[in-house]
Amino acid sequence: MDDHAAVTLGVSLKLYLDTRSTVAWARAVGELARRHPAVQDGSVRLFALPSLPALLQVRDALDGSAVGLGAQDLFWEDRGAYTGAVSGTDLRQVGCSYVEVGHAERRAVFGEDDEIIRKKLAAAVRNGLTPVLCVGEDVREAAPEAVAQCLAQIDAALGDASTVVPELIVAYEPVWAIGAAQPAPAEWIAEVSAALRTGLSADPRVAASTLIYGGSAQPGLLGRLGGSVDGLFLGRFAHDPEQLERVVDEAAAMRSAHVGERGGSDGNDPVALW
Ligand SMILES: O=C[C@H](O)COP(=O)(O)O
Repeated sequence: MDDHAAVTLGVSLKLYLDTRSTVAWARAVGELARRHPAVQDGSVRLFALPSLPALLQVRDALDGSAVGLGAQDLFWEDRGAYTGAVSGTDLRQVGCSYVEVGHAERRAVFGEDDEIIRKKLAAAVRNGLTPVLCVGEDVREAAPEAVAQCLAQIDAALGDASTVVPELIVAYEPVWAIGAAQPAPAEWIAEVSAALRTGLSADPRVAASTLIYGGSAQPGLLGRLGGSVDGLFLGRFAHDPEQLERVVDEAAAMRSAHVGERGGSDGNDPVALW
C-alpha cells in the first residue's frame, strides 16, 4: 500500500518520560501495533519519536511492529568537531526513518530560526530521513495570517532545495494550541489545512507531502476533522497507550470510510488520501 494513502499518526514524547517509562511505553505500543490490522496492513502509518537516550531500546521494543522510528532533532552537519551534536547519518544508521525539524519549542527554547531549520531539513533529506516539519502561527489571529506565516515557514525551510524532497510530512501546529487542554477548533484546522495543502501541492520542491495536525491532539479529534488532514501529530495524549489505541482505531475507521466512499478502491492511490 502506498504510504501516502495511509492515515499518518506520529507521536513525539518530547522530554516528558524517563528512559524506563519510554521503553515501557514503546513495548505497549509495539504490542498494540502488532495486533492492530490497520497498522499491519499499512492503512494507518504510525511512527514514534522518543528522546535520544532511549532510541535504541525503543527501536528494539518496536521491532517487527511496523511502527516507524525517528528522532526529535538532528544537527545540520554529518561529521566533525561539533560537541554534543547528533547527526542525521547516525540517526539513519541506528534505524531512524523520520526526524522532526522546526518544532515551536526548538524555536522558542533553543533559538532556532529559519536558517537553522533550513539546514536541518537539508540534512534530513541528505540522509534519507523523512522530515516532520513543524509549522504554526504564534498567536491566534485571522486564518489568512496564520496560513501566510505557515507557508513562509515552509518556504524558508525548503530554501533553494537543490534536490526535490521525496516526502515531506508537515505538522501544522498552531503554537497557541500546543500544551493546551484542547486542540484548535476543527473548523480552524480545516481552513488553515486546506490552504496549506494547496500551497504544498503546487510546490515543485516537494515530490509528495503529508499534512498532519498537532497541538493537544487527542481521541475524538480525527472524527471532527472530516478528513481535512492526513493524520495527527500527538504529544501528551499518546502517553497512555490505551488512548493512543483509541486514536489508531479512529484513524482506521476514517480510512475505511474513505475507501468505501471511493467505491471499494484498494487504497493504492498515489495522491493524498483526502
Ligand atoms: O510534538 C507534539 C506537539 O507539540 C503536540 O504536543 P501536545 O499534544 O502535548 O500539545
